[in-house]
Amino acid sequence: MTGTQLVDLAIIGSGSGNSIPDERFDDRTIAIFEEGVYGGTCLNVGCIPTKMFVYAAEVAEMARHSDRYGVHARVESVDWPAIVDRIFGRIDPISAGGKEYRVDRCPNITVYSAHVEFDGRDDDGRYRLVTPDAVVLATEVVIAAGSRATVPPIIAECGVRYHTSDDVMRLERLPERLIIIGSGYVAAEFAHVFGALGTQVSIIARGPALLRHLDADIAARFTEIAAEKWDVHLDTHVTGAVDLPDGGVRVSFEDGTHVDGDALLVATGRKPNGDRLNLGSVGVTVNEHGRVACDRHGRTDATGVWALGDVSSPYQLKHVANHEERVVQANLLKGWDADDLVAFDHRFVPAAVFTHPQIASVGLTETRARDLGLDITVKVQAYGDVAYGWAMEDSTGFCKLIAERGTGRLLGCHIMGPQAPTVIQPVIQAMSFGLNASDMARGQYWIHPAMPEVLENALLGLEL
Ligand SMILES: Cc1cc2nc3c(=O)[nH]c(=O)nc-3n(C[C@H](O)[C@H](O)[C@H](O)COP(=O)(O)OP(=O)(O)OC[C@H]3O[C@@H](n4cnc5c(N)ncnc54)[C@H](O)[C@@H]3O)c2cc1C
Ligand SMILES: NC(=O)c1ccc[n+]([C@@H]2O[C@H](COP(=O)([O-])OP(=O)(O)OC[C@H]3O[C@@H](n4cnc5c(N)ncnc54)[C@H](O)[C@@H]3O)[C@@H](O)[C@H]2O)c1
Repeated sequence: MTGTQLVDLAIIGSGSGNSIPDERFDDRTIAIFEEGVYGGTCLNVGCIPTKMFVYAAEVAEMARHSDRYGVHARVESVDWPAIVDRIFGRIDPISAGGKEYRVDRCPNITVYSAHVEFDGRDDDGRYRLVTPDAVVLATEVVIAAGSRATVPPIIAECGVRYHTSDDVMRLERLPERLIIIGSGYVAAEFAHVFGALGTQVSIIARGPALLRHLDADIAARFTEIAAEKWDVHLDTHVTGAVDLPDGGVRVSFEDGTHVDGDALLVATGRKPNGDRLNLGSVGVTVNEHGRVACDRHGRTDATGVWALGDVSSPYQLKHVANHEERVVQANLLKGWDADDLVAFDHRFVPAAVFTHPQIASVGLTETRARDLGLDITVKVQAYGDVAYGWAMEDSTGFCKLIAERGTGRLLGCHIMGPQAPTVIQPVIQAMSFGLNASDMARGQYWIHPAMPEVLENALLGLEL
């Protein structure tokens, strides 16, 4: 669409932002701007495809280790193009269908498939939003522009061929050797995916452990396990990278050594997209972390401009972006100045790393709880000490619970082991609804001999 359009509401970003307009918004004219693939990060290049790859990796991992159960299975071969086709053959039509729905079946909505930026306000106070072909004047705006992968200048500027999570899932061939720079979520998940499918993985961490943002016991155990199967370089600083004549890539380190691979994945964090919106022209501020500043209702400094998700949130997680979208959606319906606005609930935000073993956490780490001066009790319960852990021959998994001594208030839970993101859910529920450790342990049945018994035993083991 070209020319100038007047709308009640403009939404920048078709990830979580796309969920805002439902039938309650049918009487409002709406513009949705999307410069990339419709549906945003989670659907197209994030949570959903990665977990579909992770599942294939789990199947391979299970077959490879089946001997321990007396079942002699083998991974004969991995058909990478078939895996890619299965995943994107499912996802791409969902993205296309989502866009088609908005374009063809929502008469009050116009989709602009272009980059948009603010360009001040008009004389009536409406926000001017400009794309290369169109100008939209909006009474209210939701900034749901997400974040993008960052690449350190040493790699971005050296001319080497590299991948990010945006394109590594669409490689034509499974690389024999993959170098990953970074040691956070993306690095741990792709190391698992590629490693389990047969790639030799080198992982380059600038710090002394992988997944350092997690509880120290989890990070330490995970780093040990990782070093047994991947080529792990800790405390290692990259000084450069070059393409090799054989089509490979070489990454060099400060100590004069290097590692060679067939492909390079850069997984060094994501940056909020607020810096590409000319926010200064409308008085929306960005905080010291580069996030669009907003209050707990999602209101930015500019009246009528709201923000949600990765662009403004302290958490770059889809369940948080979805929650914030529901809050902003409710508040849009109530009105900017309503005295009953809904607030974001960031009290107990859980997270999971779908690597191997799986990891999940909620609440405080032990270090943080001690730093806060809380009187805590900690119980570490091994998966291998409960019946389902025996069944699985698990020897590395554990559940670590942190509670307040005296009250039994649950402060944190950190689990590494099979189905950790599922096993942890009752703790998220207990913390969210204020259930203490003793009531949680004995106020309900725990199915025997199911995996959550690891949690039950951890609760019972706390010295309250
Ligand atoms: C590899 C990977 C795996 C992940 N796995 C998980 C997981 O398992 N669980 C989990 O909870 N989270 C996961 N995440 C994080 C999750 O994907 C994000 O937190 C979530 O998608 C953010 O949603 P959003 O709506 O804020 O932004 P997005 O979904 O990124 O949507 C923002 C959209 O805005 C568009 N846009 C930006 N600027 C402009 C502009 N100026 N003009 C027009 N359009 C614009 C972008 O193209 C984008 O489509 C993962 C992320 C990655 C990268
Ligand atoms: N399962 C999930 O929920 C999931 C999965 C993938 C991604 N995500 C989200 O996406 C975000 C981005 O993931 P990510 O792994 O890219 O980021 P991250 O913040 O988890 O990890 C970044 C890693 O890069 C390292 N690093 C940063 N700058 C570097 C530099 N200049 N040189 C070398 N190393 C450097 C950091 O030390 C860290 O190890 C995460 O914060 C997470 O919220 C979530």
